[in-house]
Amino acid sequence: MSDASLNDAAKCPVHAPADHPEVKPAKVGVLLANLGTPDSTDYWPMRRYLSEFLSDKRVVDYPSWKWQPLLQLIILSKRPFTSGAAYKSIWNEEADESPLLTITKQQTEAMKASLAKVYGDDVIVDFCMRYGNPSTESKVKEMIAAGCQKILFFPLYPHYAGATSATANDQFFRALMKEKWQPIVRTVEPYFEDAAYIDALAQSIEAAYAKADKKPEILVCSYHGVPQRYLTEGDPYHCQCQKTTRLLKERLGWDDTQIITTFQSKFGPEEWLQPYTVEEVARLAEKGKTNIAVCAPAFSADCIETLEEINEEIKESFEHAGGEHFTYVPCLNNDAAHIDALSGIVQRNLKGWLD
Ligand SMILES: C=CC1=C(C)c2cc3[nH]c(cc4nc(cc5[nH]c(cc1n2)c(C)c5CCC(=O)O)C(CCC(=O)O)=C4C)c(C)c3C=C
Ligand SMILES: [Fe+2]
Ligand SMILES: [Fe+2]
Repeated sequence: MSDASLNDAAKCPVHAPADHPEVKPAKVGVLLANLGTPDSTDYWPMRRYLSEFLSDKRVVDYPSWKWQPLLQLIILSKRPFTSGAAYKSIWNEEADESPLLTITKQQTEAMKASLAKVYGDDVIVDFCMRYGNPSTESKVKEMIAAGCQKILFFPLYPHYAGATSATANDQFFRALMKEKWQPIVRTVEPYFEDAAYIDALAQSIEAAYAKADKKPEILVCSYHGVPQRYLTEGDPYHCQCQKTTRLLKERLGWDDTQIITTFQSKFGPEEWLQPYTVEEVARLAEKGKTNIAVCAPAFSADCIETLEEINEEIKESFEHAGGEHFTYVPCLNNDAAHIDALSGIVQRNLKGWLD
């Protein structure tokens, strides 16, 4: 590690008092971040998680005096039950945790192995969540205690959205506000057009098509939605999603009849980005496209929104409208090509810190 001077400073025999806190050998931290997930499917853990999530002004931007009574008194009296039942249908019973947590742990282990090959033990890799556990603050504290004088913070969202990347970064900076010795930090840019990410997506689609009994007629790229208003107020999420679909189409050598962009998970009465996946798959079936595939490029890991919403609710909407074959293309999760892409992005962002 090139930062020997930082280690030496703490050992200075002239200035260091006898009770000087121990300073560990300097390391670089790579902190992966995802959204977060409930600790269990019961009412109170579900309510705690949803309350933290839906009270975040980056997610729902209504004034608190208007939103909090509606959220606390109406929405959170019912939604923990309905969402809890949805989580139950996909829960990882063996580990007693949600799939998002299981997959994030697997990705972290794979990233540790990949980065250790390049940097040895100069780098510490871990993950945190924006909402719930393990919290961003606890992981920042752990990294600092382990000697990380520099931290690269990586929100695992390919596309920037205020509701995801920005709020993850906000929480990271909030955690840093509490530190006496604040580490040097960098945040990773969105990677919606990264060639290795696009290639990993394309490979996963080719593999799903090769496995399907009958080749799907069209691929629906279903992205998590946000209110339409966020786009007109300056959030680039919509444009980044459109670009991922275009790059994917070009990489696959397809035309516009073979791939489309839709948005899912609408919440509340406002208009969200359109077309809505749940309606579009029904329209496709009604127009005679009875064999379709759906992928979810905005999610780095399978979760409630893919395993339950796409592969149960959206599939049902398609079949109800006359659809026959529905292929869900899983998220990239801990596919080797995905880990290589993420590792490449980290290595680019560590330049100048570790070479
Ligand atoms: C209410 C507004 C919401 C906005 C805006 C929103 C944006 C957004 N979310 C993701 C990724 C994920 N969302 C997940 C769950 C989830 N999302 C919302 C609401 C909004 N999301 C809710 C209420 C929930 C909880 C589940 C439910 O009750 O429906 C998840 C999955 C978490 C898990 O544990 O599996 C992810 C991931 C993105 C990418 C995004 C905007 C770009
Ligand atoms: Fe969401
Ligand atoms: Fe756009």
